[in-house]
Amino acid sequence: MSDLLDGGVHAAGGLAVHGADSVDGATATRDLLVADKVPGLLAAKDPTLWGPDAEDVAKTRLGWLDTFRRSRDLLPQLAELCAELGDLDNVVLCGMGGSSLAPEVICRTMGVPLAVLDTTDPTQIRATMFGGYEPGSPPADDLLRRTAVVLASKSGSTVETDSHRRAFWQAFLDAGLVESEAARHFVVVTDPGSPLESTAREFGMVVVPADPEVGGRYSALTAFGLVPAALAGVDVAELIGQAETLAVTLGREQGNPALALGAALGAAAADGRDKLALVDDGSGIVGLGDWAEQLIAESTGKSAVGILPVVVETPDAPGITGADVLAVAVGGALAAGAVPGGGVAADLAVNGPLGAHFLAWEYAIPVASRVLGVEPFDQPNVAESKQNTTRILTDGMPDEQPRFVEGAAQVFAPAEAGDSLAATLRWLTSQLGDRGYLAVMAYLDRFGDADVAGVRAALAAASGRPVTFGWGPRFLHSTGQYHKGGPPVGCFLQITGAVADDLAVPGRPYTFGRLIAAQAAGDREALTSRGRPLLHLHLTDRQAGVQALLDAAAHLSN
Ligand SMILES: O=P(O)(O)OC[C@H]1O[C@](O)(CO)[C@@H](O)[C@@H]1O
Repeated sequence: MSDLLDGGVHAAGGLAVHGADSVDGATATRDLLVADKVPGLLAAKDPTLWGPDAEDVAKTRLGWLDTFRRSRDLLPQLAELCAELGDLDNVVLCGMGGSSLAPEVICRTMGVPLAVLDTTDPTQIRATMFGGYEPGSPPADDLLRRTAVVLASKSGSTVETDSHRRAFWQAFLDAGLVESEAARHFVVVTDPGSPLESTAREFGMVVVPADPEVGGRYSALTAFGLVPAALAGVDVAELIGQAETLAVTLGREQGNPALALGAALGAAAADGRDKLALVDDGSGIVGLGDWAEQLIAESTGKSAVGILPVVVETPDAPGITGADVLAVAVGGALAAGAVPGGGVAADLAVNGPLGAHFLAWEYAIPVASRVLGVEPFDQPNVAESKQNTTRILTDGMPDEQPRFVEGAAQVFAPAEAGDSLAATLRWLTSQLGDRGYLAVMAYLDRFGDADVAGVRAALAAASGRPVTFGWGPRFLHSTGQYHKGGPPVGCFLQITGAVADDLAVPGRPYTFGRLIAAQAAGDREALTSRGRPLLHLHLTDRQAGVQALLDAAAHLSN
């Protein structure tokens, strides 16, 4: 790792990027970008920057450069909406990937409660709809009567969000609300003309139109980020102002920190440091890595190249170092005289208010994509797992038998993987090689089964390689693109769990339990068809299975 304080600081518009000049090749890359006039062209929304094949998509995907200005027009409508729905103090956001990750960071950072539903796990859905995480939580009907549901989907056709709409609608009716009363509990954010827009209008729900010129993962400062955050109680005008302050720097050749960030990320990845460890530095922004992860993975992970985002828990967590890893600390409020990165020996540190961070990363990633020669605005490999899921829901689950059962874990693995849980984990990590990564994909309840996330650090410590952790199906809309489209060096640990109390998807011939199982099976198929090593654990008792997995992973290093 380099010394951040020696690596120069690029600061302007409220944002500071430390360490960029110490990254090999970063300065030369920036000079080249400037020689090609990229900052000015990008600020002017030139769609030719990523080559002729990308031009058509880019033409309709550069609105994020100034969408926050148009977002100001939303503020009066948001104020009205907040007043009208003032009695609904439990805000639930249903949306996947770019339709929910930004508002989650905003609300976590501001310390404002927002329940995010981006899963098909029946246990988690029940708990979000009817309460149940907090001991002594109010009875279901009472909670529902205080609930505002934001349905957010750009395409308006995402199966998870459509299923949430169906389940909530039914729950409101079951709680005794008539249809017009139930409709009042929904606010829909979607592109004009989407199928969700027509359904919402038919049901009498409020619709806030999204900006059609902004893709999901670039939509933090559009209605997708702002509507749920405002309803939850955040002063969103402040975020817009922070982006606006940075925006004046984006066309500049000098004094442009977002350009320095993009050039450093692109140069590092082109030079083989293509795993990007992201860590909160503890200075005020909470969970930015979870949002940036989707932006980075879906934008760059295709055509067998890309940058793998590795979100790590703490600055000293395992997996933040390595010859192919670039570590970036992100924070919000660097005090005068404080060490950038919060005292972490990161390679880069990015510091500034949240609105500036959103815009800076949205700018830096297309810049890095140009350096890597990839198109930043599509996600060509996401559809494959979705198609597999649809087929499995119609044709039935694949016939797979566990190789063996150990306690609460059914183990599905190739014969050479061994015959104990510990042996199969050892086999999986032995497949990694010196450029590989391990992706843990847990199709479980991210609150109820939260402990399982601890396996990331344990496996990173044991393998000495980058290990990512994603909740299924949420990650399918994020790192899932990179897994299938990025460099084919991933090894995969898929974890599924028994469903104790399934939940119907109203109007569909399947339950949430079947849907999540089909999503996991569909992605398994997509990964194994590429010949990548995959270990599947099905936990017949979630708590016992998670504990056994954590124990086995912890002992791997011994
Ligand atoms: O907003 P939508 O259309 O529901 O899509 C949700 C997410 O799914 C993806 O389209 C693909 O997985 C993401 O890019 C997007 O953010």
